Amino acid sequence: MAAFGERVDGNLALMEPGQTIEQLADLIAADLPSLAARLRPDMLLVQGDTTSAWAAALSASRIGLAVGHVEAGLRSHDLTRPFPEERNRVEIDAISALLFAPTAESAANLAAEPAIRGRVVVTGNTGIDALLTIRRMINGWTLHDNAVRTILVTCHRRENIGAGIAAICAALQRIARRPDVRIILPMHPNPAVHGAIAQALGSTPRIELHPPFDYPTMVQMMDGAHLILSDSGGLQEEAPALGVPLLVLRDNSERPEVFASGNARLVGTDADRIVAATFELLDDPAAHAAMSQPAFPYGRGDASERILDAIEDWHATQWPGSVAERAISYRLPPIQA
Ligand SMILES: CC(=O)N[C@H]1[C@@H](OP(=O)(O)OP(=O)(O)OC[C@H]2O[C@@H](n3ccc(=O)[nH]c3=O)[C@H](O)[C@@H]2O)O[C@H](CO)[C@@H](O)[C@@H]1O
Repeated sequence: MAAFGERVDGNLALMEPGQTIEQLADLIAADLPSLAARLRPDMLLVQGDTTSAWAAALSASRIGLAVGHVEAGLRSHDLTRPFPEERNRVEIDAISALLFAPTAESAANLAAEPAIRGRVVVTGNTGIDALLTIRRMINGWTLHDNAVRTILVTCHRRENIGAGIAAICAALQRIARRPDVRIILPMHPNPAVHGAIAQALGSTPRIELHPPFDYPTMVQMMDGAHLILSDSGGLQEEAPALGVPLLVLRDNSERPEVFASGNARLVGTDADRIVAATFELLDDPAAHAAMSQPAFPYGRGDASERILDAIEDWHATQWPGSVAERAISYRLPPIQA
């Protein structure tokens, strides 16, 4: 938020150490109706596939508040992977009045689901707006070095906790034996993730473990990397836009566009497969070049404008009147946390 010059009007401060997703969902369900009664918004906007987005959307729909979903229609078509994200996406979309699909493919997923009742608009994704904005701000900084190639790694999917993370760490240890690589790994705050990674890789030469990077630093790290290994959602959109090859440490993906554009390959969590794919991209310049053409399946940075236009259109159909009259409802008082 700080990088964009934004401030939070109110932080509900619902996250607690050791909390289960059910406990978080209960807290949101308890707080949202009174917040909505105080602010009287016309719509609740939720982004992505988190449990907080799901619980807030469900709670809003129970009290008759319209829901708009940014990043609608992403589907891995497997409710168990990623979990609980895929289930959250399906359920948020089913109760949304406005669905902002990043791509034509995500809109097609929604068209195939009988439960979808809202209006679907293809907008691109706001993550790319953020990425390109920050990259413009930080231009000039680079990690590129011909002798030592930087590999950026992120890894935190719930279904990879345990055997998956252990295999990924084993692969990273083998990759780090090469003197021509430097591995940078910002660790997710989930203790089950950073505990396992720190224990496996804590004192490995050429592997640098970090606390999470702030977003501008993360953009610099992605932009300067020779290669990215990741099981993340957002990085699957960001790496192609930056033209950095991505090996996806998962068995499936809700973002097929990045494989069609040739920017990413699905390698799963098998250590041999991860090492082989990484070595190929380190040793074969043609293979690396083939995955390095920037691609923009999630838009070129104007998703937020398209979303705003769609909300204005939707609002006009709900409450006909002049733009000035309608604008009044957008000027909400700050949240008293
Ligand atoms: C379960 C969950 O949370 N899912 C959301 C999460 O995906 P996911 O959990 O996969 O999160 P990512 O790993 O993609 O990270 C989210 C964002 O944080 C940035 N980053 C990551 C590591 C770091 O140290 N510093 C940093 O700034 C990434 O570049 C990205 O922009 O974010 C995606 C991008 O908004 C959303 O589509 C998903 O709804």
